Amino acid sequence: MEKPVKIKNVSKKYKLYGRKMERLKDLLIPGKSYGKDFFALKNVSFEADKGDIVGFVGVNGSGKSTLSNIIAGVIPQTTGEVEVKGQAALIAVNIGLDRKLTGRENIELKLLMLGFSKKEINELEDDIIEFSELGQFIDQPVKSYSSGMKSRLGFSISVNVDPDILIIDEALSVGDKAFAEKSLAKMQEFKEAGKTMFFVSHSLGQMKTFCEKVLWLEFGEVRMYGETNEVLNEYEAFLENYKNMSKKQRKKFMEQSRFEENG
Ligand SMILES: Nc1ncnc2c1ncn2[C@@H]1O[C@H](COP(=O)(O)OP(=O)(O)OP(=O)(O)O)[C@@H](O)[C@H]1O
Repeated sequence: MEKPVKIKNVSKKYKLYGRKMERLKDLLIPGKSYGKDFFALKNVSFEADKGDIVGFVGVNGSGKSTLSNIIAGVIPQTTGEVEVKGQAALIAVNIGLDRKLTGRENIELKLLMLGFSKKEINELEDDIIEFSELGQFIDQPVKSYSSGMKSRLGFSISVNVDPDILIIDEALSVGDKAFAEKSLAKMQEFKEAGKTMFFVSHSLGQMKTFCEKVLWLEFGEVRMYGETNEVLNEYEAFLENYKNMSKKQRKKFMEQSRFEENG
């Protein structure tokens, strides 16, 4: 069977400059490169089957959001191949919402961008608003929303457009318990419908109940990919060690093999 998501040797590099002059020199002096390359992701490869629910784990800064954004097509990879079959929707706090527009306007804008007709938008809008439970706040600008409310709006839009691939980046952790449960039920529905999902969360409990597979990222590289319990057992043992590291040791740990000098 065709795999809906194939990620092959994907790296994402960011240029980091120590001083202002370095950035300027890099811009102005041809043929020479200044600053350091930092690998947010390095040679990441994995595949997901139709109906897989894959959890992404890793300590802060290990590359989970970068990978989610690349799968969703929000940012491009620097090198490597990304194959995503079907429409992917990313749910992340603060992503894709225009703060100046109201909740309703955001819904309309997002649906227009996805190519829905005016008639389809009218039909979907009511379902989205009802699912979001935002009530009268739907006509207030998003900048007046709490992070939980923004997350509800983002989640409601994304699940109601019925995507083939759903990527949920920490979005459930800011909502309240009742909404999180409702969202998990919706995700269960998607799971039964055979959709592929990616789930970023620091809650290993949620991951255990929901994901069959887990991808563990460490300093931007794949440390382990496999069956949930197998990976989480190892990851939890690692976390015990990590917790006992000093700040300096953690920084050193996160930065190892991620920099490339230029110039
Ligand atoms: N635009 C950017 N410019 C420079 N570095 C970046 C940029 N975006 C991300 N990074 C770096 O890439 C690394 C991976 O970041 P990412 O947000 O993917 O990690 P994460 O695993 O999602 O972390 P968290 O658990 O804290 O959300 C981090 O070191 C981060 O500082």
